Amino acid sequence: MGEIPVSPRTTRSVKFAIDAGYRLFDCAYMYQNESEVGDAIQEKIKEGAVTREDLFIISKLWCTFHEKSLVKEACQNTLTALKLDYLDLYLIHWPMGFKYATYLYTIFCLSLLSLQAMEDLVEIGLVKAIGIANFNKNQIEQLLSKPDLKYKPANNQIESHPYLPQEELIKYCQSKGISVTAYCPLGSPQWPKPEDFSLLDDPQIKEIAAKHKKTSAQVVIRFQVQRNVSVIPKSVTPHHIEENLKVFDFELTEKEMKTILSFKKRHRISSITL
Ligand SMILES: NC(=O)C1=CN([C@@H]2O[C@H](COP(=O)(O)OP(=O)(O)OC[C@H]3O[C@@H](n4cnc5c(N)ncnc54)[C@H](OP(=O)(O)O)[C@@H]3O)[C@@H](O)[C@H]2O)C=CC1
Ligand SMILES: O=C1CO[C@H](CO)[C@@H](O)[C@@H]1O
Repeated sequence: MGEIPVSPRTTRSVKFAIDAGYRLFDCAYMYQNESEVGDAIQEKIKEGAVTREDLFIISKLWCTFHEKSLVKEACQNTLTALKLDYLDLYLIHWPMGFKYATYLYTIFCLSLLSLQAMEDLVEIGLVKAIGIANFNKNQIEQLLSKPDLKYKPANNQIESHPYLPQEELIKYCQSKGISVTAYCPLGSPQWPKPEDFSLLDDPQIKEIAAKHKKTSAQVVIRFQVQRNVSVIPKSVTPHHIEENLKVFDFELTEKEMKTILSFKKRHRISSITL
């Protein structure tokens, strides 16, 4: 099977993924496709393939909506686009807020303005849990030490793959009871990178994959699963969607995990978490 055609591609990919067994979908206002994701979810619920409760839907508050007064409407707009009445997890997409509607006044400083308004979303039932994305240790510490904190973030979504293992930050989050999700887990092959940064072509990953009769993608996904990190590979290609879910029938050895954690290459694709 080739790539799904572009126009209704998001809807068709999500429908295909639900049929293949995926239950968690990572969305964001910033991705500008929540309406298409919502169409797919609605169709599958109507069809009886899944119930709302079977699904775990994540979305994210974009940086232009950090102001307390904007948070509820931003969440409601996302819910309308997704055609849902609640989110399972709503993340602050980045730690810094942008001043609305102008690049000139982008504010690059830690913004915790939205936190209380996010907590209110839990109280009124629009979201089941709140979390963060792209927060580093220092930023999390500031957040956790807020005297009026009502809900600890449930999850920190950060860039992580074998060229950016984030061991320290993951251990820190887990020690505070904050689960971690790895984004760009395949090294985001669609983005231009230096020549020797093709994670899926890494000879050591390929060697491990061959031993298990698996693909490089399956090895780097399994690597996260085995260290209790949830993982959100993106795909619109049916055979990739199926392949990426087949990671529960093999186990990487301790030595293989160590090898993957010992790569000297470092590459940050999206995040600026330090
Ligand atoms: N919180 C944040 O700030 C961020 C969150 N994210 C989230 O993380 C998700 C994943 O990150 P993303 O940047 O897309 O990077 P990924 O590492 O998931 O890579 C996606 C790319 O890998 C290809 N691919 C998928 N499966 C395979 C496979 N089995 N073999 C070979 N290639 C494959 C896809 O192509 P194809 O579609 O053709 O399969 C696509 O080009 C995003 O969709 C988003 O939800 C991402 C960036 C930042
Ligand atoms: O979620 C996201 C998707 O990708 C973008 C480009 O890398 C990121 O900036 C953003 O955080």
